[in-house]
Amino acid sequence: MQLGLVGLGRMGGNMRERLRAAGHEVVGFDHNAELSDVASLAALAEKLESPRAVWVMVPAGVTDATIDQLADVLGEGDIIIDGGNSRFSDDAPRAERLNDRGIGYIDVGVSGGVWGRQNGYALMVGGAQEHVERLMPIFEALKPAGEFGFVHAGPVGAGHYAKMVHNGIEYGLMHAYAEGYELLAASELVTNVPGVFKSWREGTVVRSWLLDLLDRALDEDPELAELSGYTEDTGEGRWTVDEAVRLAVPLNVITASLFARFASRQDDSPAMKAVAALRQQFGGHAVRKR
Ligand SMILES: O=C(O)[C@H](O)[C@@H](O)[C@H](O)[C@H](O)COP(=O)(O)O
Repeated sequence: MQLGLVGLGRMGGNMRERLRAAGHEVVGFDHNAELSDVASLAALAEKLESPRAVWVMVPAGVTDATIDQLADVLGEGDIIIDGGNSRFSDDAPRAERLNDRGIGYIDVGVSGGVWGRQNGYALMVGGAQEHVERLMPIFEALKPAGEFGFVHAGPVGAGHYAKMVHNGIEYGLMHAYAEGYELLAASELVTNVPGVFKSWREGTVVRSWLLDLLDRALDEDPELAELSGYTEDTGEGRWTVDEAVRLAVPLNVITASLFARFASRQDDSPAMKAVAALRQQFGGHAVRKR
């Protein structure tokens, strides 16, 4: 089928390739003219037959502006799909705005990163049944080949909600492997830390794709000597914790792994300075000066 695709960066560009390889006709637009198939959103809309479907794959900060511009060149019966990492709470207002113009809306949490082109993208979909059914050929082409990797999770917003929780879990899993790595590296007994991770890839209870990727990273740099521990986040973990607070759900591991990222950005910890100062105040304990 035909699909418009807006945003042809690392994710969108690879998705275009996977869809084309499956026989779909993709018209892509990107502000980078070298990547783009057409010169503007209006040209993209013109190239597609009605009813049109246009997938938006842009960074979270510019999604609303992109969708609003797109809505100006689309019409009654068309569908917009947001496959970016949007906050789930943005979805319902968007769907309402588009619904006023007769345009349908689907939110999709997409997982798989730069490996998705070859392995397929796991898709977590939110939206009305009739809209989701129309897009099924596209979802079929993007998803992994096996039995799993696709869910229609619920109404508008449910796809991004599922992806948010997925990413919260991702934070926690990564952090557990990371803490294990640090302890093994600190130990006086284990002399082959990368070898331990490699051995765990088969047969163990903790084997997983993230473990495979950590093994890959350790193959490249066994002591991670080239890296700083400074770790960014793009919002999903914070939204997961926000939801946990709203619903009073105890998210101990995920919250700790989010906070560990914040700590990774500090040269020194103001909180620990206060602890050291207090120990000195009440107990006369020694402090280290800078
Ligand atoms: O499932 C995935 O493919 C990843 O989760 C992907 O979506 C992205 O790499 C994260 O959004 C990074 O999230 P942070 O920047 O918050 O770590």
